[in-house]
Amino acid sequence: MTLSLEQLSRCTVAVDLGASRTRVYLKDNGLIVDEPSLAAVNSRTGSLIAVGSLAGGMAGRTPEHIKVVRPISGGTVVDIDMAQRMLRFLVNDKIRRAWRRKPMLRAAVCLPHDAEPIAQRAAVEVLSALGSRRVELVDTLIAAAVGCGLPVERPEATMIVVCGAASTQVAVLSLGAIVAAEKVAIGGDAIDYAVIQHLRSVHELMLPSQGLHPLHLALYDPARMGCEAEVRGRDVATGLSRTVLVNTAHVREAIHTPLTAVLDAIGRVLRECPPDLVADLAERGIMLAGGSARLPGLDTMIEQATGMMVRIADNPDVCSVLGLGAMIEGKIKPLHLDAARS
Ligand SMILES: Nc1ncnc2c1ncn2[C@@H]1O[C@H](COP(=O)(O)OP(=O)(O)OP(=O)(O)O)[C@@H](O)[C@H]1O
Repeated sequence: MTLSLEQLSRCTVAVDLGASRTRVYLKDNGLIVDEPSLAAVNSRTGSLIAVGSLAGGMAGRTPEHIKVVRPISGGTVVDIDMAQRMLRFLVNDKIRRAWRRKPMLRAAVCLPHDAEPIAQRAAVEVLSALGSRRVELVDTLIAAAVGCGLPVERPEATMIVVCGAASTQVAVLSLGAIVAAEKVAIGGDAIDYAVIQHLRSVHELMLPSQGLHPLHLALYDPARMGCEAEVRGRDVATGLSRTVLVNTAHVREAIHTPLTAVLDAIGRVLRECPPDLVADLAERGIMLAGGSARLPGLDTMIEQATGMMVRIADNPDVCSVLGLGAMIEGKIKPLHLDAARS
């Protein structure tokens, strides 16, 4: 992966191909796409019917021959052809116009920390479909840290935790580079899965595919801590619609196991870090980014486990693409270190 600010400033477009959402930043225009990474396809003809939120609205409601698919899984493109078609559909003429003005379009894409070469190649191929002749790959952790406004280029330690849908990535950065990092395959999806399993085993209730969002709001609303939330779903045995009262404290217990894996990853990164940097971190605290950073109580849980101050970024879900955007706009200046004189 590259982190040449000069090369990045020549890019026209910055892309974050997330497991849950696809985001595109166009130079001089800002964020032009922020849509679910979903495509609805007619399996008889192979034609694309809808992408993004339109496809999301169809999930669980389609006839047999229409499938809603996720071309990106775990932060990696798993279906290159479908991801290319989805991205082309999402950006449509907004980028094509820019490309006509600047045919040697360069793109920057952020990839999960330690992405395999095959995942890097897949991302490059997807971006090539937009007409990019050259693709710069940037570690999500660095892009997110820049997007949160952390002073990554300074010789001071900063710690970022990016809680996405498929994974959580943790890093300590200093002088524009990663000093120690960890990635665990636990994110918002695993937390949702724990909630679904809890409802299924304790209440014998199956949730509709789009039933989790209102459930998030009801269950994690701090004003309703320790209360009961009404949840409607389908009875596992009879198949009939049923409403149950769910104790929010029990649901919080159910999501404790996936969250423990996140706390362990933070602990491992801190242990790997040189003591001087840990002292910096004790002063500066931990920055939380990614959509799952919005999970109420996650910041307090990390604070209690580490004894360090935890802050949630202003727009946690779009930090990575906005950080990449700031880099292609040339807003991040490299630190010039004077050569030591003998
Ligand atoms: N208010 C909220 N409360 C709880 N979880 C939330 C909230 N808003 C978003 N999420 C979760 O955030 C996740 C999406 O985060 P994000 O947009 O960072 O994912 P992504 O970048 O597509 O994923 P990844 O980084 O794993 O590729 C989803 O799992 C979603 O359920």
